[in-house]
Amino acid sequence: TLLQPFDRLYYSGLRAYFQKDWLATEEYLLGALQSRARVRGAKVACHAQCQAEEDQGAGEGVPSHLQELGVFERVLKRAECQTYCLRQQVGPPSRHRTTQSVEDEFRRREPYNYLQLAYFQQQKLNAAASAAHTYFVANPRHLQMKEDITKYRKMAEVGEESFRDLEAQPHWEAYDAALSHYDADQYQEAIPLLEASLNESFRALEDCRVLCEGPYEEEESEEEQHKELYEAIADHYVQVLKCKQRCVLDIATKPGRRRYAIDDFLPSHFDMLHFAYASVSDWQRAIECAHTFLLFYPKNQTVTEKLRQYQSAAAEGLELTAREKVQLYIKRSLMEKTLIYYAVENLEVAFDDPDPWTPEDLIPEGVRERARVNKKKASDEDEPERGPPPYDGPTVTQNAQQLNGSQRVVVDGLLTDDECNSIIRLARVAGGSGDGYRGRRSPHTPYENFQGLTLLKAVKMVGEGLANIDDARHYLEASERSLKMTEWYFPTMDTPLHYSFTHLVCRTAIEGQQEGRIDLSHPVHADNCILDPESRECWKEPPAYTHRDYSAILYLNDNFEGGDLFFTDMDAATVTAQVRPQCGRLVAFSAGGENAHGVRAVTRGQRCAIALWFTLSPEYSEQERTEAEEYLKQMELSSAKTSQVEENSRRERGHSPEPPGTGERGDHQARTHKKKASKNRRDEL
Ligand SMILES: O=C(O)CCC(=O)C(=O)O
Ligand SMILES: [Fe+2]
Repeated sequence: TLLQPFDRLYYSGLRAYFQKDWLATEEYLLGALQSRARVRGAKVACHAQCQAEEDQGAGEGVPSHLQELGVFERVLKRAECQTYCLRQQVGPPSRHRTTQSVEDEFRRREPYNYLQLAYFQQQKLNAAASAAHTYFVANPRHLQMKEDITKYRKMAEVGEESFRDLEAQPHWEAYDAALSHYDADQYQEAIPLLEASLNESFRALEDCRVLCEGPYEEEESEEEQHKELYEAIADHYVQVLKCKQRCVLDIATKPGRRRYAIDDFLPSHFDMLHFAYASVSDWQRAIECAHTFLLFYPKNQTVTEKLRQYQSAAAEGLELTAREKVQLYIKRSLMEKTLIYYAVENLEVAFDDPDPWTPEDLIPEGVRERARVNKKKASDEDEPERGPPPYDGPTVTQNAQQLNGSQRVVVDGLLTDDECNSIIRLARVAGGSGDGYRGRRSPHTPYENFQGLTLLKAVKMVGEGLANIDDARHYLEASERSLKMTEWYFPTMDTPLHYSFTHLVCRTAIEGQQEGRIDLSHPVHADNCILDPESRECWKEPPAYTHRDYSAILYLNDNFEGGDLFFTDMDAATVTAQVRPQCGRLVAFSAGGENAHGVRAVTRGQRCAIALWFTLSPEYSEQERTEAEEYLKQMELSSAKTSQVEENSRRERGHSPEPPGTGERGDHQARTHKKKASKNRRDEL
């Protein structure tokens, strides 16, 4: 059994004392004393045990506890040096400590946004243009800034040279120039630029690494304060190491591309370089660069073969090896990774290795195994066991794998054209009075109108004689089919899905305002968490609708331009799949960060769809829906009565009633899945 915490025992003892329960008092207090003694004893014993283990490993010479003093002497002196130096240069270091959010704003170049306006107000137009350009480079989706830049370009007094990036990083300038030559087979020109890019990249990398030695990112938990010496140091140190490793991604990420790093940035330089040098018959350098590339990928066949070719082309007797700088770089990186992986294996640390070239055998077997299991789990999740589909007609046309993600699916054939048209008619009728999105006509983009209609609103309009009852019925049925299909495709361990929100939504391009649009109809987001592309995280916290578990969108038409739905990685930038809307096409997906998505600008016409969110928690089920269903049922009953009366009177007058199964409604029921749908509905009623 676990040792009881001594403070809890102590307070229990005091409570017993005040209740005059003397026996209990005695037991609790003795227990408290023993418990405390045991914890203290364990600490001493563990110290001794770990010390002994360390001594064993240390071998002869200075005992390890004395070595430790030496290590910490270095640490203290280093701390003194750093703080003294910094104090000399910028004053007390604590004065310059900031929060992460300010740091992020600078990273996003927000100050230039304000600077622009300040310059403009003072008629310093060239400076304003530079500030605007600098901001736009890092925020290419910022529409306002784009417009401002267009205005500056039209101003006679603003020269072309003003449109420059004030924060330009040398390695990107060299890299971009290098690539344009390289792609044009201009190797002579590409070589010095690639070398410059490499040098500057290493320089930027070292700068980034130094800044990793910043303050400890606390995890706002009380636990942090209770960490003991070795634990706390290990924690902070591993955090610094991980940050240093991440710098590889940092330098490989262009401004404005957020966390979208160029793959294998440093090694790829050498891949291009050996080829470029060989192209200009500089065999010596070609060999050196091929060797260097092979340091990262020793088993790469193509480059090994190339190396052989270069060697036979080169003069005999050349003793050439890889670049020493890179040898050291790799050595250091692998030593760091070894430590980090030790922490991953033993200290509950998580690590996303930024390098694809890390040798397999450096990663502990347990960690590799865990990665394998997770991968397998992810792929198993895509194909769970599911029962027979709820309807025969609709078919799965794209599964998660085809959509390059997890927990996403496209189903076609959920509605007939007539049904789509009927529901769109409903949306149009409502259009004039349509309830927008939190009451705004254009909540996502100024270039489109956005109309939304809830089920209850639709049914009420029928009641007021403003809309057709069949159209409302189709809306209801369409949403029911969407739920049933989603529930079938994503089995959730016998937990049923509940409607959480249902919205018939049309997005209409505003004519005459579509030229050069670069914004989206709906910005990239996740449905149940707040996406932070910078950190590639999705926070499940308000104001996100955290109870939404699955999302489904049932499309109603395709006669518009733009408006494709697309999925991205958590960076909100890397598009993994794109779906073209069409009548009866359902896209369903889990509502978290794994399914970040957006809608491309609708540049012409009107795009209508039923958006639905489902929840596993009954307490969040949509109350409005029951009300809408009740209301609709009542209206149908009363209209059935009227038609019965009409029929009787017709009969009396000698008309034969229409046979069942004809007319618009009968037509729909010819399709089996619709039959099942209406049967289900009747069962529910
Ligand atoms: O209409 C679409 O395709 C997606 C809409 C959407 O993502 C949303 O409303 O959350
Ligand atoms: Fe969404």
